[in-house]
Amino acid sequence: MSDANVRHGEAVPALEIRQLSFAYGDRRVLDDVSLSVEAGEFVVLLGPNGAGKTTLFSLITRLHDRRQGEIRIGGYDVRRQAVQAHARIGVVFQQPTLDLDLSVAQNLAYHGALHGMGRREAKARALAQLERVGLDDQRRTRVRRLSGGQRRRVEIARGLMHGPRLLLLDEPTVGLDIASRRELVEHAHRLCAEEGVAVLWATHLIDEVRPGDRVVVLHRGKLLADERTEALTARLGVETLGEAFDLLVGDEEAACK
Ligand SMILES: Nc1ncnc2c1ncn2[C@@H]1O[C@H](COP(=O)(O)OP(=O)(O)OP(=O)(O)O)[C@@H](O)[C@H]1O
Repeated sequence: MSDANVRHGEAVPALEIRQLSFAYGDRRVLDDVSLSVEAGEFVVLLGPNGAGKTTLFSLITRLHDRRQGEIRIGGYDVRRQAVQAHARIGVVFQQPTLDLDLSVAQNLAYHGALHGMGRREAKARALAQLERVGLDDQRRTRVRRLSGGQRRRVEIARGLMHGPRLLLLDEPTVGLDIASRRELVEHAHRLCAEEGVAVLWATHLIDEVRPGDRVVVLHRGKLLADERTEALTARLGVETLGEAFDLLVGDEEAACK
């Protein structure tokens, strides 16, 4: 299969967004957003509620269209080369999307079928991914019987079954306890380091950002920062990421005082 991962001898970013703007009706919610995620890179998309994170993901996955700008996945344009682009994306949505009454294996088999895999191939790929998240012994368990953290891990396994190079996670830790949240963050970092999967992790929770992470701050549809945590705090002259975040997104509130 020809692949766009290498372009003119150079590695192509897993995700490239250029000058993306979008409005619901006349309400603009993304304003000239440009962002690139390299292969195997972990990037936190940090923004308060309503910043535009879910909308950005909806445009990458083409749940929404009608926008200005360009989006490429592994070099493929999501509009003009939609099939190639979408074969390279895995998504874990904010709202869980597993069928609770089916077993783990059945949920994954369904995903395999949607991606055109034969039963045997789907089974092998599902098993490999379930082993990766430590849930291969639960494959016959009904999803309803799993904990919230286990369900999220099943969704990650499902999202990776078709071998995407970019995994989008939209506030994946909602409703999880602290230990499960930490475990999920660790798991996502391992995916990048060990499998070369690029991860874009959307959250409004500062404690999900680890030292050294690249943080992209989105607020009211605009990118306000895109740098490593240490560079961001140094640039703003503050000690912690929390203070940096308050400075960046709390400006209107501060101005109101
Ligand atoms: N279908 C829609 N129609 C109109 N406005 C919408 C629609 N979906 C979202 N919005 C608005 O667009 C803005 C961005 O919402 P979005 O859900 O993308 O933000 P978010 O950063 O994902 O927030 P959250 O963390 O709460 O999920 C918000 O002001 C929201 O009210």
